[in-house]
Amino acid sequence: MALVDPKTGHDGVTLDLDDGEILRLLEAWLPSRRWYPAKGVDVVLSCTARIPMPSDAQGGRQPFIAIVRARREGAGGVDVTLQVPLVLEQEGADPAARPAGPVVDPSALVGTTSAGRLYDGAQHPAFWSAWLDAATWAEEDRPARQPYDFTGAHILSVEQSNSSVLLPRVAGGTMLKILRTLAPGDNPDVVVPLALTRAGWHGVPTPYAWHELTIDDPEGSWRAHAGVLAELVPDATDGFELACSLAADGRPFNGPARELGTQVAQMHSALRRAFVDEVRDVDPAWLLDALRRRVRSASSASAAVRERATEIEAFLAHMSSVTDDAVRQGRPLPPVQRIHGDLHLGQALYSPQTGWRILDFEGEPLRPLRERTRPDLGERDVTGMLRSFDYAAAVGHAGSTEWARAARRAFLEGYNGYLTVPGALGFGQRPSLADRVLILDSFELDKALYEVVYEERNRPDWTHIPLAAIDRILGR
Ligand SMILES: Nc1ncnc2c1ncn2[C@@H]1O[C@H](COP(=O)(O)OP(=O)(O)O)[C@@H](O)[C@H]1O
Ligand SMILES: O=P(O)(O)O[C@H]1O[C@H](CO)[C@@H](O[C@H]2O[C@H](CO)[C@@H](O)[C@H](O)[C@H]2O)[C@H](O)[C@H]1O
Repeated sequence: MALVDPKTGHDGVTLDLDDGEILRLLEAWLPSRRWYPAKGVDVVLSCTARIPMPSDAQGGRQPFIAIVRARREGAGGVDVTLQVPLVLEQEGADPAARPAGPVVDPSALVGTTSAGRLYDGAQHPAFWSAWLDAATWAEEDRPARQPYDFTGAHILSVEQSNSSVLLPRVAGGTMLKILRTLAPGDNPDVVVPLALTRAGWHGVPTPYAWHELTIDDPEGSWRAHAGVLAELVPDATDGFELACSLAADGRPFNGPARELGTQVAQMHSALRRAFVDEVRDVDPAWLLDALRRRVRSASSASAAVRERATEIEAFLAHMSSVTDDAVRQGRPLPPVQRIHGDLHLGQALYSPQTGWRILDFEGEPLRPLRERTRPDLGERDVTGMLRSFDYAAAVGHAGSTEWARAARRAFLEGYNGYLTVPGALGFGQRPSLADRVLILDSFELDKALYEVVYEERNRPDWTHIPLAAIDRILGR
């Protein structure tokens, strides 16, 4: 396969490597990646497309993207399309012709092929450099062309569903996020922060550039956002780390939780302005349908959820009768709107200079992309954050249930306090207190069901954390 540089149109390096050889290496390598979404599932992998990246001045290093489909049919089936950036270093690659920055870490080696060594592109300067060349830039932020300065650059080793690369010397300090699961169309992680900053809300890191792919595979030709480069939040601490360390020291998280509550309310207000066409009234029965769908998918994936089927059914029946009452008595739900969709403490960064910044608008990575951007109640995000206080108390060994309860109260005070600022939000009518408690409970159950499946696949030792919440909500 001869690769053609998409930017310059001239012939690139010939990649004398067939898909079978790449796949054999990926089959062994992918399941050990933190971001691989089909861990523990016996899937069939296929390489559906290969996309060349600009390869000027890489001295025998050819960056490209393998599009890999992971499929398994039937109950608990999986069908995901993954972005796997790779770099093929041919024998005799010129050591001098590489961007300034780190030497490629040996852990980045995916394997050795007949055409040379194959590296994880997310950990390779030749891919970073190609990405920056291929990206679309928002304004005139584009840094000088190659060679880029990759001093201090490295991939983050945090628990995450995508891959993030810290580039301290690119465009004044940036974070490159390589999206791992691709779906046709716009990705909310690109378009939402762009819309928010354009609407004048700066509670997100400013996006500078993004990368879009056109994929020609057996399904046809489709386009997808594949990555985004954003401003680096200075001296940032992840909200989850901060909360866990305070819990471990027996110190409260109430002050930061209150400020975070206010920031989340402001985010909802800005999302409403930025996506005003999505604000609409919904039938309250929709709430129940959404929870039933979650119960079905979590039950099919998890035996622990199936064990609690009787109590879950009783909760659904109770919810159904309260919803009927609300409808009969004319107590409507507030309108739905664009929300974050997977808000938790790990999506909030605290910086002494800038306060809280909110990240990662991709929604829940285990759901199909088209479902993740569905308008919803702001309470969905509120509950996501409440779940996180539970996690932080468990992981930080807070020692008492009061730590999480106090953090929850403070967060809600911050959130609700902002809702009362006259005219600040245009949030319209909020649910009555009793309805709100029910909404929060049912959303918390919904989220904890999601978490059980997520933990069983990714961190089985932590499954007890959401299970305890489910049991609390069900009164088990
Ligand atoms: N702009 C940024 N500035 C500083 N750190 C960031 C930035 N963006 C992401 N991070 C760090 O990277 C982590 C993962 O980013 P995130 O967007 O949540 O990825 P994922 O979707 O894979 O979870 C965050 O928890 C944070 O620690
Ligand atoms: O950040 P991601 O989009 O990758 O979100 C996924 O991974 C999260 C874990 O990093 C997971 O969050 C769960 O664990 C957190 C602690 O690590 C906790 O604070 C959250 O409350 C809990 O939901 C998230 O659910 C998943 O979608």
